Amino acid sequence: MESFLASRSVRSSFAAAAAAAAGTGGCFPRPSRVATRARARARPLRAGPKDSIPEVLAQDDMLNATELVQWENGKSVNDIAASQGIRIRRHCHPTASLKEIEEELGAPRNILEKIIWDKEIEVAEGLAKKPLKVVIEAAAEAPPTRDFYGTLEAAYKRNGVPALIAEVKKASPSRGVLRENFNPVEIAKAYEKNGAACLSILTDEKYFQGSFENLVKVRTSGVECPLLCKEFVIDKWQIYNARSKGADAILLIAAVLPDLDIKYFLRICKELGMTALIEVHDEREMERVLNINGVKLIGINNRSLETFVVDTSNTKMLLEKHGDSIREKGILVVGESGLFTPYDVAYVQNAGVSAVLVGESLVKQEDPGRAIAGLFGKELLD
Ligand SMILES: O=P(O)(O)OC[C@@H](O)[C@@H](O)c1c[nH]c2ccccc12
Repeated sequence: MESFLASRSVRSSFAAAAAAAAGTGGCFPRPSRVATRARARARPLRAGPKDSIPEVLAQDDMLNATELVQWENGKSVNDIAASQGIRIRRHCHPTASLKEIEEELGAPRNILEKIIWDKEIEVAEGLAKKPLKVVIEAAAEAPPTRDFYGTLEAAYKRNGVPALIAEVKKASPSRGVLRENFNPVEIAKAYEKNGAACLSILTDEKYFQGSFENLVKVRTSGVECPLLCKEFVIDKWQIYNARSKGADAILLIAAVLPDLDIKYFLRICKELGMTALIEVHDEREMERVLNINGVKLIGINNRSLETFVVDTSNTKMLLEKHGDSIREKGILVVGESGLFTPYDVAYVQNAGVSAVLVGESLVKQEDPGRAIAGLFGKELLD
C-alpha cells in the first residue's frame, strides 16, 4: 500500500510532498494550494458577510495551521503533536478503510484515538458534501451569537455558586445509554427553566448518540441560553458548520490539538463571535494552554478521555498549581464531568472554578430540571 501516514519519515522535497499529497489528499498539502497559503499568512483572516469571505479560506478546503507547518518544515502532523506531548495520532487518510489504517498504525491506542480516526473520515465526507465555502457562507448568515462567556461570568457573580452548563447527553462510550426516552428540546427547556446559564449539546453521533439536528432543534425551540457545540474538532470546517447550525461556543480538546491549531481555531472563533472552551486534563496540557494568548475559558475535565477514569481531585490539583496565573490572565475555569452532589460542586468551587459542566447526573434523573436543585443543594433561580 502507498505509504500515506503522518508518522512516516520526513519528505524533504516539494516533489515528494506533492507526490504524497496527490496519492492521498491527506496530511500533505496539495501543491496548488501552496501559493494560496503564502497569501493567507500575509493577510488577516476575516469571516464576515458573504462578499468578504476570504478567498483563501474558501478555496483551501483541507488545511489547518499544523498541516501548513508540517509542509514548511518537513515534520509530520504526528511528529509535531508528539513533540507537544500529544498521544493521539492522526491517520490522515480519510478514504482508507479502517483495516488499511490499522495495517499501518496498529489498532487505536485508546477510545479517544478511535473517535478521532473516525472523525477524520466523517469530516472529509462532510467537506465533500458541503465545501468550506458553503459552510462559511452559512455561518455568515446565521443569527448573531449569544455571549457564552459573559453569561457564565454574570451567573457566577449573581448566584455565588458555579454557573451551570447543563449537558444534553443521551449516551457516552463510558456509561452507555443514559436516558432511553430522550427528547433534547424538553430537556433543554427544563434546564433553562431551572437556572442553567448555558447548555452543552453533544453532536457526535457514533459514540454519544448526539446530532446537529438536536443542536438546531434546541436553537429554534425558543430556548435562549447560549449553546456549546460539544464536538471533537479537528478541522476549521467543523467550527463554521457548528456556527451555521446556531452554536455560540465550541469545545477544543488540548489532548487532540497541537498548539498552532488551537491558536488558529481560537482566531476563527473570535471572528465568528464564538467562545472557545479549551479542555485540558493534565499538567502538560494546562501549561500549553496557558501559554496561548487569547484563551478566556478553560475546562478541566475530571474524566480522562483516554482511560475514562474520573477523579475530581484533578481540578483541585491543577488549580493549586496554576490558579494564580489563571486569575492574573482573567481566565474563567469550568469544572467538567463526574459531578453528582452539592458536595462535589462545593469541592470544585473551593478549588477555584466559576462554572461546572454536568451531564450524567442531571440527564439520568426522571426530571432533569428538578435535578438541578438537587445537584446544587438549592434552587438556582430566585
Ligand atoms: O456526564 P458528565 O460526567 O457530567 O460529563 C459531562 C461532560 O463533562 C462530558 O460529557 C465531557 C467533557 N468533555 C468531553 C469531551 C467530549 C465528550 C464529552 C465530554
